[in-house]
Amino acid sequence: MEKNQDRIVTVTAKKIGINGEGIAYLEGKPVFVDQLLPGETAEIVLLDSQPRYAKGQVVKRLNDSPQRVKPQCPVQGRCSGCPLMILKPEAQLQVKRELVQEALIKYAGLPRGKVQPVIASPSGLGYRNQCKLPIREERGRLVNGLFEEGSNRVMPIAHCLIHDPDLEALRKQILALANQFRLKAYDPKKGTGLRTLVLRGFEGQYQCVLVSGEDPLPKGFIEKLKAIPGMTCIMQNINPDKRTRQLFSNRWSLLAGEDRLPVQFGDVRLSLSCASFFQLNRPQALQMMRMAASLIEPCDTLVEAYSGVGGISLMLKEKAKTIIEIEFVPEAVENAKENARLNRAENVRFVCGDAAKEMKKLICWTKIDAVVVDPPRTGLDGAMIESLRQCQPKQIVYISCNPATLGKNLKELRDLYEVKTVIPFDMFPNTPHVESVVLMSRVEK
Ligand SMILES: C[S@@+](CC[C@H](N)C(=O)[O-])C[C@H]1O[C@@H](n2cnc3c(N)ncnc32)[C@H](O)[C@@H]1O
Repeated sequence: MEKNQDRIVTVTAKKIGINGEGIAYLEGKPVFVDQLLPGETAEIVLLDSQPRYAKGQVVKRLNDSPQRVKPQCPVQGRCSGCPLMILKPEAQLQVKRELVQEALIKYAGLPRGKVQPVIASPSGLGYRNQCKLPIREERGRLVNGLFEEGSNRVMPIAHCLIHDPDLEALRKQILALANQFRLKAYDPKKGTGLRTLVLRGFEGQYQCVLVSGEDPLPKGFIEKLKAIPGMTCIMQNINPDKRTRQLFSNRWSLLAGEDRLPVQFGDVRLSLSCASFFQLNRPQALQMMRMAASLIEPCDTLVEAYSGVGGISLMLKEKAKTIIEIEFVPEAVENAKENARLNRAENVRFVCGDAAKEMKKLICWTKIDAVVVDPPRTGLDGAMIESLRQCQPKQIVYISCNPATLGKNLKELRDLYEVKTVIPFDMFPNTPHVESVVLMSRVEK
């Protein structure tokens, strides 16, 4: 512990960091302060002082940024969900552009001007089509909510403004039923009880996954859930392992309905299983996918890696003679096959497996002209970069949800690819998250 621990100091935030916190400097060392905006000065208490950074908490804010607004949510600041809700929407877009610019300068040496202004989300609230909230017991009743800032305590959420309002109403209804049936919250020692409630819905049709321990769920409770209008599927995912950080285990049990949720995605019809990924902000994802598809030039063979249920491929099915999708969740691959049938895409092929391993095999037998990648936050691994370096498609469109891993990957491909443009999308208003679509063209030597 450093001697200035517990000391009150006065600092001014200079910018916003990747977790939405204000960053001030104290004798050259960055100090991360939640709820402090650039230009705001505050007396803070130093909570944690490490050799390379410190964390502080506002004791008294001495001025307000002109960009500050009153948050619409009463628990903003205590719940970890929406740290940017105290910023005007236009200022949020500016912050996100800077976060992308800074990461790409830092990791890839990319000029600031390559990053376009952030494309705003059609809606700032009520955009989330999925709720995924841990369940806890509080004074004998089940509650669900988000983790408190910097801890694994759950902050119960009475009403979340980010969820689609119908989904939010359903969440409360299911929680009330669970309490009526006196269900118990997950007990890590026994490996029993309800762990997480996962709901997803579009146009009045819903999928419900009850992530739980080993114990069966009462029949009466399931009957009540079945009676909720629009409930297409009730699934139990048995995930008793206290050490796991995975939301779902591979133990699924269909309790009612069918594991298929229909979704209209622009002109594309999709079907989703509970285990399949789908974008959380559908209207904004549609803008983003359309942009990604528009950047691809007509070609013979295109690979979409990390393809989920295949939405992007279906949008660009006219652009390539053959499209090969690679995805490692088997349910998502089954959905992708069905989705290709639903949308009469006869030129799409499917590979179920790790994207890097399957790409390595593909490049041995086919010439690939264009690749679309949409990896998880960890970005592309070394093996995937190696395959891209070997096959050298003319175009790569990289959809990224993490500017830091994007920057690192761009650096690894820098000698072979020129970054033509970076277009950020605000997929999650009020949070610090930002997605980017990057067009890369092979450098012709
Ligand atoms: C960010 S999502 C994108 C999905 C799809 N492009 C979409 O927009 O719906 C990433 C997808 O990659 C899949 N995935 C993650 N790691 C993978 C890997 N190593 N190999 C293949 N697929 C992977 C996930 O299951 C998920 O469907």
